[in-house]
Amino acid sequence: MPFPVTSFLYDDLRQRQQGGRKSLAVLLDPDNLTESSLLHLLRLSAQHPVDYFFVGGSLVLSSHQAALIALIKEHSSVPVLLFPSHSMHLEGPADGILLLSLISGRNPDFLIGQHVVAAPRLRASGYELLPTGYMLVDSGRPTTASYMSGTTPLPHNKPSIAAATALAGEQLGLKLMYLDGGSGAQNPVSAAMIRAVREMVSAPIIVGGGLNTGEKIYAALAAGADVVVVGNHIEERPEFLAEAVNMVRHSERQIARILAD
Ligand SMILES: CC(C)=CCC/C(C)=C/CC/C(C)=C/CC/C(C)=C/COP(=O)(O)OP(=O)(O)O
Ligand SMILES: O=P(O)(O)OC[C@@H](O)CO
Ligand SMILES: [Mg+2]
Repeated sequence: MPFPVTSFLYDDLRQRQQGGRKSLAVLLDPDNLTESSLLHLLRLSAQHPVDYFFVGGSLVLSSHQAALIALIKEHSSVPVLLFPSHSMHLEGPADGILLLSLISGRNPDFLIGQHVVAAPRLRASGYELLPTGYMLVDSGRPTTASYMSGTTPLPHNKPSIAAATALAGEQLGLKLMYLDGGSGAQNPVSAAMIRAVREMVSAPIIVGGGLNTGEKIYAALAAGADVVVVGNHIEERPEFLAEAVNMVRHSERQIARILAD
């Protein structure tokens, strides 16, 4: 028997979006974390509450993903979403999974192939499934995600192509859109592209890749992102977590003020 299907995480995201709330997701890569670095981040996030933990990486060679998620669950009530790059990475007591379909690419394995392999295990997992249109955007240099998926990212300066891609994804039933410059992106996704996607679809928009300053986080949120994702920069400088949380809360207030004027 499959577990009952719930939509708690998705409904909450929608409510946050409708209420003008913005969210910060911290991306945790199991290959770059130890138990003690994770505990340090969890202590920081108890002082500066983040909204989501995403867990994923391009290889996940280490075998402790499940143990790390269990550790998060022991110390925090922040929802944990798997952000898998492969159907082999479905491990641990997460709350949900970004079920990515790589709609910026034309590689059938990442559009539907991995999903076929994963489907029976996903049904038995109890994870809330969040079907997500995943769009890789050119960020100035090759990224792990475009290389590993064997796909060409969307051109950085073509917002209309990104918007049409997102619209097609929404028409196919995808519930979230994720614009990703890729891990450690040189240039984050442009405000113009985020705006174009925002105008085209009603789905919550996640933006990540190269968000390594408060200004870049603000720009993404002001352009229409609902969730910003920070990975590398918090891995390198865990204290950036506090600045990122403060910036998300500040942006939320600023954007609400601008919209009210
Ligand atoms: C259906 C299932 C369960 C899996 C398929 C998932 C799909 C379609 C993934 C899309 C393509 C892809 C390779 C996405 C990468 C997502 C990810 C975990 C990125 C984070 O890794 P990075 O941080 O970019 O790379 P490094 O770990 O090398 O830094
Ligand atoms: O590691 P960074 O550059 O913050 O990117 C996060 C995420 O969007 C990558 O898939
Ligand atoms: Mg990584």
